[in-house]
Amino acid sequence: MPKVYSYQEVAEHNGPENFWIIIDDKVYDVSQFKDEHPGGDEIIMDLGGQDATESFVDIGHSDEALRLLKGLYIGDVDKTSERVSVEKVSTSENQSKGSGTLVVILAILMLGVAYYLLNE
Ligand code: HEM
Repeated sequence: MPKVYSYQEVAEHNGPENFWIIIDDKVYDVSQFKDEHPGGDEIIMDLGGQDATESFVDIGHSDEALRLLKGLYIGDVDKTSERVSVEKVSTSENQSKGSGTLVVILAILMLGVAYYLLNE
């Protein structure tokens, strides 16, 4: 009997040490494999804890990829469990860093304009 995991359990395996992904309702542990993935580790890490079926199929992975996948299989997903969304911590951190820089640039520009106007 394969082990059955809820979407919640899979979502909890979203790094930094553990990465599981779902493809066709099957759960795969890609923690080690991500470093060897020919398409790069980031693409897999972004999908950590989530259903990656669409992305996996869209790329048109070869039979060799399907063979590799078999070795990473750890169980099935409980399709009756509630689907949960995975927080993308790294992405939101980057976004806030980006907007912080923007605020500083805008503040400097506004000071420049104010200085120019005062000296008119
Ligand atoms: C555990 C699951 C996965 C396995 C075993 C796997 C395996 C492979 C393998 C063997 C290749 C080389 C080309 C081929 O044989 O098809 C490849 C390429 C690639 N994979 Fe994956 N892959 C997995 C998941 C994913 C996911 C979720 C994505 C997300 C979009 C992805 C994106 C890519 C891309 C973009 C390439 C192309 C790299 C290139 O041609 O430069 N893969 N993958």
